Order: sequence, then structure tokens, then C-alpha cells
Amino acid sequence: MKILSCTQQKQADAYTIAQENILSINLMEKAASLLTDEICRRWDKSHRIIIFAGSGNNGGDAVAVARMLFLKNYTVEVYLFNITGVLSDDCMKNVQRLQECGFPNYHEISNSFDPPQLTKDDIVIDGLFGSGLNKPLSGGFASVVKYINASQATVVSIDLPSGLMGEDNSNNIRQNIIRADLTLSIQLPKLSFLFAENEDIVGEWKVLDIGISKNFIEEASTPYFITEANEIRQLIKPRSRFAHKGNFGHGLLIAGSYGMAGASILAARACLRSGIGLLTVHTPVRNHDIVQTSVPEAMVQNDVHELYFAEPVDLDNFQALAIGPGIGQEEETALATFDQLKECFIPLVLDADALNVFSTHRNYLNRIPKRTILTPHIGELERIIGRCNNSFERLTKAKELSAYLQCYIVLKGAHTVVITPEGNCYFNQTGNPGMATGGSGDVLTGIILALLSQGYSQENACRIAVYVHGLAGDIARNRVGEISLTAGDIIEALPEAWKNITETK
Ligand SMILES: NC(=O)C1=CN([C@@H]2O[C@H](COP(=O)(O)OP(=O)(O)OC[C@H]3O[C@@H](n4cnc5c(N)ncnc54)[C@H](O)[C@@H]3O)[C@@H](O)[C@H]2O)[C@@H](O)CC1
Ligand SMILES: Nc1ncnc2c1ncn2[C@@H]1O[C@H](COP(=O)(O)OP(=O)(O)O)[C@@H](O)[C@H]1O
Ligand SMILES: [K+]
Repeated sequence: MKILSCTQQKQADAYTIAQENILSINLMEKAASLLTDEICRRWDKSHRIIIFAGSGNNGGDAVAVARMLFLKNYTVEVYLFNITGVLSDDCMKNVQRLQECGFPNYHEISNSFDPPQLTKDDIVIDGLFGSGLNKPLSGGFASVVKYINASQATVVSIDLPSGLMGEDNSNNIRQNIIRADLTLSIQLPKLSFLFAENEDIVGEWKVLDIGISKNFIEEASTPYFITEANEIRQLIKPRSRFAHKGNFGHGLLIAGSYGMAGASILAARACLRSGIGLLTVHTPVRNHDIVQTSVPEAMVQNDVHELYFAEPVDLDNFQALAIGPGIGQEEETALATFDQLKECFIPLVLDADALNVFSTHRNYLNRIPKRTILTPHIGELERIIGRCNNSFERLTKAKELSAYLQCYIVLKGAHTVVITPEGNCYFNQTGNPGMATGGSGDVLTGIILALLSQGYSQENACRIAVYVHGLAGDIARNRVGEISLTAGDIIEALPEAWKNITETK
């Protein structure tokens, strides 16, 4: 699914109206009818509905919802803020329609606003500003926002919480943005919904398909996408009936150090559960027995060092390489990692400490082979690129790094994003907070290694792995709950996740 900018959303509305022979007022009516259905499904008539509308089309949507709810016998009050004395055409038409049906509780505010008492049972519909917001809210609007936010009422925002920009909120004023419990987004989600710091502002969000031109959306160019199950399903290659293990590649995992054998075991197990033909784990001498016993399906190759990775490996017999889980931060390990990069002509994943080494050796960044996959969490990324003030800035800088290195970056988090060297960003929707536990990232590295070994392109390996990793996390949550979930549970759920995504739906 694409994510378009607010400007593109406006163009999409205009294109739909012009090309698909639909009047703008009817498009608004469709939006309002879906919004009303959603509200009625969640709240019955015992709740008072207080609607705050602005002078633009977001306000128009809100006023149309007021009429629809009123005609369904809900108790509705409307406060329309018409400070400039100018309403958009469709907003004005909806005010007329509201009055024509004998609506009693309409208040138009041009200067002073006497706010109603809001209680915890009230439902506030926020239709002050939508995609037309052009600067942070201030003055009277900021006061209205603060008053709504201070109330106990449940807040439903139309399209996006008033005051929130669709993409970049770096210069926004957080106190002056509505904090919604539910955001009903028109046609497509907004980029800012996917950022952790906006969780309390956006609340739960849902997209309503009002019938904006599919042609326009298909043609529109955007770097931002949300990956959907059917896309992943189509990327997975079927296995030939005559397949043998040689068809699915031999991967090498350089992982573990003394005291962190677990990371190598988790990554290896996940890798073996994700279709690899053969797996070799390269690990220090002291970890040999534990890896051998814990993952009997894998071959174990000893490093020269007793305790950590200290010497690069000959890669002639491998189709893909992952370095990092649990390798630790010894200087010798860092040097072995850099040497390994020089010799690496096969698809490569760098994770965890194999990324941390670059924070202290930035001049070695240029040694990373093109098309390598880097899998940092926020902390690991910022050790390389420096502290960022917000998610948009972090995403922008990660895109720059990806383009500069010509590498793939899998920036891990609640909505893990796969960033390609061409600048595309694929956000993930699977996964849950139960996965915020040590070792979950090692599992992801193992899955990516398995896919690279099987010949998947870097981009597809990242997108499939991230999706399936989250899906397995969701299955594990159903089994054990978020609190008890461990990285091992994600691995145990991988078979069901792979079955789910490969079975034809
Ligand atoms: N026909 C259409 O175009 C459709 C529009 N829709 C709705 O229309 C919304 C977009 O409508 P508009 O483009 O009218 O934009 P908005 O309703 O978001 O607001 C636009 C008005 O607010 C003013 N404004 C912007 N920032 C401000 C600020 N910081 N302080 C004070 N005033 C400010 C603008 O000058 C303009 O007058 C969408 O979010 C969606 O809810 C939907 O009904 C779908 C159909
Ligand atoms: N709230 C969340 N929702 C979805 N996925 C999450 C959440 N928290 C963590 N994850 C996933 O769990 C993994 C954690 O990886 P990482 O931070 O590298 O852990 P570790 O280093 O302990 O293995 C990432 O893939 C991340 O996307
Ligand atoms: K709004």
C-alpha cells in the first residue's frame, strides 16, 4: 500500500472529481457516510457526540457526519470555527444541509468561544484541520486543542489529528496537536502515523476507502509503502518437487562470543526454520559444543580464538554471509570484521556488533560492500549517524546513509522499515511489543540469511524476512502473551508463519 503526501492526497481528490465524474460534495458525502458507520459501530446513542469543525473540507466532513448522526437519532452538538468568515464550498453546503434538516445544536464561532463541559462519556469528533494544515496551530485553535486534550472525552479525529502534519513534524508544537483515541484516515494512511512519538497523538488508526481514483494512486510516485500480506505471498518462490538441499544455498553465520552463544543459537535456529539448504556457524572455540548440541542441524566451524571472532573466513563455499549477533566488541573482532568485508563478494548481512564497530571506526564505512544489508535498531543506527531529534529526521538520515553506501538498511522498531539504496521505504505492519525482548533481532538476522542463501534478492529477502518475523511474533503472542514472549517463541512460531504466508489464500 502506498503512503502519499498531503499534497498528493489533495491532487488525488481533484483527479477523482475531474476524471471519475464524481462531484466533490458527493465524495465528501461518501467519506462522511463511512465515518458515521465507523462511529455508530463503536458507540451507541447513549453517548453525546460533540463535533468540532474547521472552515475547510475537514470541517465539511465533520458537519456532514453531524447530520448523519442526528438523522440516526444521536444527540449531537456542532461547534464550527469560522474565524475568517469564509467556509470552503463543500463545508458551506453541508452547513446548509444540516440546517435544512432542523438541526438544533449548531454553534458558529467567529471570535469568542464558550466551551461546553466535556465528560468521559462524550465522544468528540475532531474535524478542525485535515490535510490542508499548512503551519503548526497557534492562538485560539491551540487553546481549543488544549481544552479538548484536557478533557476525559473520547476523541475521534477525521483524516488526521488536527495540528498533526502528514509527514514532517520536526517544527511542530506537540501541545497544540489533538490527541486522538481513534483516527479515521481518508483513503490512505499518513507517514506520521508510523512514528513512535506520534502514538499518543494518533491513537488507533483505520483507513476508510472512499473511492479515490485507483489510477491516480497507482501512478503516483512516492518513496513510502506499507507492506501487505499479498505482496509478500507473491514474492515467495515455490519449491520444485525435485529440489535437493543444494538448491537452497549454504549460508555462513559468524556469531557468538564467550557468554553470548545464545545469539548465535537463536539466529541459527531461525535460519534453519526459514528454508536454508545448509548452514555453517562460525564461532569461537569455547562455544563449539553448545552450538553443536543446541542446533544439531547446523555445522560448526571454530574460530582460531577461544573466546571471540578473531580471523576472517574463506567464503568460497558459501552463498551468503551474516555477521554480528553476539560477536562482542573486542578490537580484534572489529579488525576481523573489517578484513572479512574486504574479501566478501557474496550477499552480506551486518547486524548488532558488526554495526557497532563503525561507530568507533567511521572511516571503515566505505569498506562495506555495495548492496549489503544493515539491520540496526535505533540505537545502533544513531551510533553511526548521530543522535536524531525525531523519527522523520532519523528516517531521512537513514535514507541518506543507504544511498551513500548503496546498501539496504532495515531500521528495526515497531514499524520496521526496509530502506533501499534507491530511496524506497517499506514499512512493516506485523509484530507486537512482546517482541521487545533480547534476541528478537538475532532471529531476524537468521531469517534474512536463509533467504539470501536461497537466492532471494536483497530487497525481497529484507521485506519477506521482516514481515514473517513479525507474523511469527504475532502467532507467538497468541500462544504465550506479550509479557512472556521470548525470542525462542518467535522461532517456534516460524513454521506456522511460513505456512500461513505460503498457503494460497
Ligand atoms: N473533496 C475533497 O477534496 C475531499 C476532502 N476531504 C477532507 O478534506 C480535508 C482537506 O480539506 P482542506 O484542503 O479544505 O483543508 P483543511 O480542512 O485541513 O483546512 C484548510 C483550511 O485551514 C486553513 N489553515 C491551514 N493551516 C492553518 C493553521 N495552522 N491555522 C489556521 N488555519 C489554517 C487553510 O488556510 C484553509 O482555509 C481532508 O483532510 C479530508 O478530511 C474528504 O472529505 C474527502 C474529499
Ligand atoms: N513494539 C514492537 N512491535 C513490533 N516489533 C517489535 C517491537 N519491539 C521490537 N520489535 C522487533 O523485535 C526485534 C528486536 O530487535 P533488536 O532490537 O535487534 O533486539 P536484539 O538485539 O535483542 O536481538 C526487531 O526486529 C523489532 O522490529
Ligand atoms: K482532523
